[in-house]
Amino acid sequence: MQVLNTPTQSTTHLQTQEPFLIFDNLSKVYPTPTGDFVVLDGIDLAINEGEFVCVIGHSGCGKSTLLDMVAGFHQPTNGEVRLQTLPIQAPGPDRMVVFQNYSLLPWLTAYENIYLGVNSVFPKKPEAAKKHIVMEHLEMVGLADVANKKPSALSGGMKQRVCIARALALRPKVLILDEPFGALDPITREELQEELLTIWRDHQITVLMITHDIDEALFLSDRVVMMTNGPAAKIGEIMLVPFARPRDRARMMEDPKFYELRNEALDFLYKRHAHADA
Ligand SMILES: Nc1ncnc2c1ncn2[C@@H]1O[C@H](COP(=O)(O)OP(=O)(O)OP(=O)(O)O)[C@@H](O)[C@H]1O
Repeated sequence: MQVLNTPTQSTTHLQTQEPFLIFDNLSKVYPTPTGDFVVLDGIDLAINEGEFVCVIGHSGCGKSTLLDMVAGFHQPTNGEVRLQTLPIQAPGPDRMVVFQNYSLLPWLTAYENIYLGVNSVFPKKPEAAKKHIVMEHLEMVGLADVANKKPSALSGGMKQRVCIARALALRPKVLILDEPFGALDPITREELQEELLTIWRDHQITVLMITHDIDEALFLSDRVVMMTNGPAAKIGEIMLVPFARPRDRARMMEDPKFYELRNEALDFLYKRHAHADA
């Protein structure tokens, strides 16, 4: 395992060319009735364009807060997040988020849920072009045949596919996934992991994903960012995931390196940074 983000390394990055997405000395404090609550403290991280990064850490350490600042839902208390050198100050279609709980509008069909975003981001496109974008993305997730169904008629996996299609239809630079497969059964979850990797490869998109599943993080990502416990959580370590792509799950699980990395992550979470409740 390599520990990155030493002052020397981040200084070297900044002196050459600024990486795609930068967390620069980021802190987040929430005011509460009993005083300030420091969630994150001094986060430095540089992410390259096209990288797939997973974030793991115990519940409540601040993973969603961290990604919410990339989405622009919250502003840092100190420091900043920069995308292509520009500070992130608000939500925008260049950073799309997929949540665990599907977040589709229940009174609209799968098609209409995707169309809503496409129409609001590309209002001047001809109608035929907008329809083409929607159908292209429904086809990408294998759901063209249920375009006219409402979320209540779709399985959990199908709903999450629609959410991924909806996010990608806006051609974001960064796809933010907050435990996207957490509510799915293990087989559907593995299917969607495979589909996500194909989409990531085909779209060459930068992905930031929160997961509680170490195996999932190792299968999907280039690097796993491991957070310390809060309050005032930091990045504890960053694990480089060396498996060749395209990844074959069965072959990866036969590799002793997989178990070595898995044990290192478990050791980080359950020994060196054990949660009080764990
Ligand atoms: N608006 C807020 N005001 C005050 N405290 C907040 C607010 N939002 C989040 N918190 C607190 O910040 C901490 C981090 O929350 P966050 O949701 O980022 O953690 P997490 O690591 O994503 O948790 P989980 O894995 O359970 O989703 C928690 O203690 C939470 O209660």
